[in-house]
Amino acid sequence: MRYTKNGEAMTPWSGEFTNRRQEAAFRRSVRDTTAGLLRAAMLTAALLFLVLGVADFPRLGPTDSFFQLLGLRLLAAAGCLLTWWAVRRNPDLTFRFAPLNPVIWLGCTVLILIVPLGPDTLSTHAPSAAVAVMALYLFVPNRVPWMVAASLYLTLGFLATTALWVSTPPSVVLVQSLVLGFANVVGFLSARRLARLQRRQYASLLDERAYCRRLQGEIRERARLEQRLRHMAGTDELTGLDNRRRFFERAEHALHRTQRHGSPMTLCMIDLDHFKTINDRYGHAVGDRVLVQVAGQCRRHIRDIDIIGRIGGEEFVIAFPDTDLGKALDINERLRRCIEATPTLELDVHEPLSVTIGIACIEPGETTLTPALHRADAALYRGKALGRNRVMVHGVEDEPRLVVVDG
Ligand SMILES: Nc1nc2c(ncn2[C@@H]2O[C@H](COP(=O)(O)OP(=O)(O)OP(=O)(O)O)[C@@H](O)[C@H]2O)c(=O)[nH]1
Repeated sequence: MRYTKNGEAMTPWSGEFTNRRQEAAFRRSVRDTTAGLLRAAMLTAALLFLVLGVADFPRLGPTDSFFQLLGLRLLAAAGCLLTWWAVRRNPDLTFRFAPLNPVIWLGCTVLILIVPLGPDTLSTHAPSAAVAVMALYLFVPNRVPWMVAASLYLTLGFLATTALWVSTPPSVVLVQSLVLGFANVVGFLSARRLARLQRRQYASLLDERAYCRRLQGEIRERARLEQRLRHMAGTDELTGLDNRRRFFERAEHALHRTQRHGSPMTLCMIDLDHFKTINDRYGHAVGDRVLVQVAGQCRRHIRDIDIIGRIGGEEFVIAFPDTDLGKALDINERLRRCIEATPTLELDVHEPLSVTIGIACIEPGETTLTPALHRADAALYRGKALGRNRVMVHGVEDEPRLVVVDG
């Protein structure tokens, strides 16, 4: 048993795949090329039969033998043309038994019958038969087993009719047998080698395709991992919000965009009140869950274009593009009330959660977030100093419309 590089088994004598499905897949892949070669072979054979039919005339004249031979040759040529036409219409016939095999057997019969009809030309018929044998193997592609049968039929038929109808010396029969036998061996070995080579190439192609698919899968997987890593690198593990680095990246991008459009942008800092006490009294795990709850509440109060990040232990920051101080104050006040009003299951009912928020807008000409963040921070700490649980706007702390004290 022979094997291709990727382990497909091939029949030793014909070079075809032993696996029927594999062989069928191979044939499908070479169907059109093989059909093209077969059509060319059929057209050439038809032309040869016709030309040889005309060539008989100077030798035989208008005799019965000539017309019988001409009739046989026309029949064979018609068979070849019919096959050419059928394969052209339906390339799937390339690998079917009919019409090709019956036509080839008809052609072989015509070549055999030439012997009794024109015994005086035996010396030219023998080499012609040898050429026909080689042509069967070499010009009818991918049908090695059937071509072995057809070539043996032609060889044995030719030798048998020669022995029966023509008085040939044994030495000449021996030479003819050797020539025809040699043509069979050479033709068969060449056809088999070709068949094996094509299947090996096909198996390598499949192998490479599988390798490419694996490679593409790996590339996709790596891209997915890279994206996940990039996401993780910019995400706060506890709350799922942007971390400091990602927040600054996205917020500065938004700042440049709003400045290009001449729109206002506001920043706010949110800090949980007495969070240390919560941690100390209920434990760090409860503190973590409180942080997650507040992060969720913040997220629910902002728009898709707003950017929120956790930039310190219990400190969140939100950037509001296209938003002035008044609008930002409204949003943050709603958020503060919501946090205050939402009971936290794990905390004592007498211990409501609250936040203090500092707000500042980005002043014209500022190209980074840092000055506004400092201002928001200052407002926040002023809020802490004033008793916490309030929203403070930087620069207008004493303005009653904007300053919210104790809800
Ligand atoms: N559970 C938990 N606690 C954290 C985390 N990061 C920081 N902290 C805690 O947050 C607390 C912050 O305490 P402080 O800065 O004193 O602030 P505070 O107690 O909220 O007081 P005020 O801000 O003045 O109201 C500290 O106890 C930190 O250990 C965290 O990821 N999880």
